[in-house]
Amino acid sequence: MNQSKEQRILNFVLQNAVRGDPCSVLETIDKYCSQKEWAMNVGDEKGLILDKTVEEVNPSVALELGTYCGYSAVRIARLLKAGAHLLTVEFNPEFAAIAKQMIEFAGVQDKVKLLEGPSEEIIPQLKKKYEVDTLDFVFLDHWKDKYTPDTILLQECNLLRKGSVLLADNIIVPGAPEFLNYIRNNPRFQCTNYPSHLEYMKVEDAMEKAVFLG
Ligand SMILES: COCc1ccccc1-c1cc(O)c2[nH]cnc(=O)c2c1
Ligand SMILES: [Mg+2]
Repeated sequence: MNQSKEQRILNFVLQNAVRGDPCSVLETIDKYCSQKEWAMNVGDEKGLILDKTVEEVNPSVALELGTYCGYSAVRIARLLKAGAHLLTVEFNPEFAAIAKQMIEFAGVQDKVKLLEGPSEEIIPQLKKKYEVDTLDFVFLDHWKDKYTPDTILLQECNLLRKGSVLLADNIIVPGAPEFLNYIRNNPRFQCTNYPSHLEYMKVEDAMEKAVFLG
């Protein structure tokens, strides 16, 4: 059975990156996906926006929706302080299996909990099953038409507190117009747009930051 692109990316990391070195894993994925096969990692340009936001928030508890191969989970986890952790949600079992190995190879597994399943099922379980009080940071990078319902669900489950920061990928490509309309017209969020480019391409994209005002 021939390999998936995601398996090829993982194999390239296992053979070329330095075990236990998150930066080496990120560089190696970016090298493969810019030179050999494009893949939907947040990438190194938008990754810098993600880094700056994570450093600014310095979250104790972070949530990622859309793990894929684990690139942004490694990117976020490498910046977390001692005792802080990232919960990352992936509904595709093949992607989750790749991400698990990627996260372990990078050596950040103690900071990351990978939850497999649909976000709409997992979000309501975060408080009781995963012992979350509130979320300091949320990275939205899954299906664009789930950004709005999941943001509403986070509020309904009382998972956001005054100052919680949401950061959404792919605001232009593939685009999340309905989410933009929702979040920018919602008085409970303060929004900031960060123009950038689609990972590994000269195509325009953007990220949107939304601070929950409580
Ligand atoms: C499967 O489409 C791949 C694709 C094709 C063309 C343009 C953009 C994208 C794209 C880029 C991303 O960063 C993404 N991030 C998260 N979930 C996505 O579905 C996603 C899609
Ligand atoms: Mg994305």
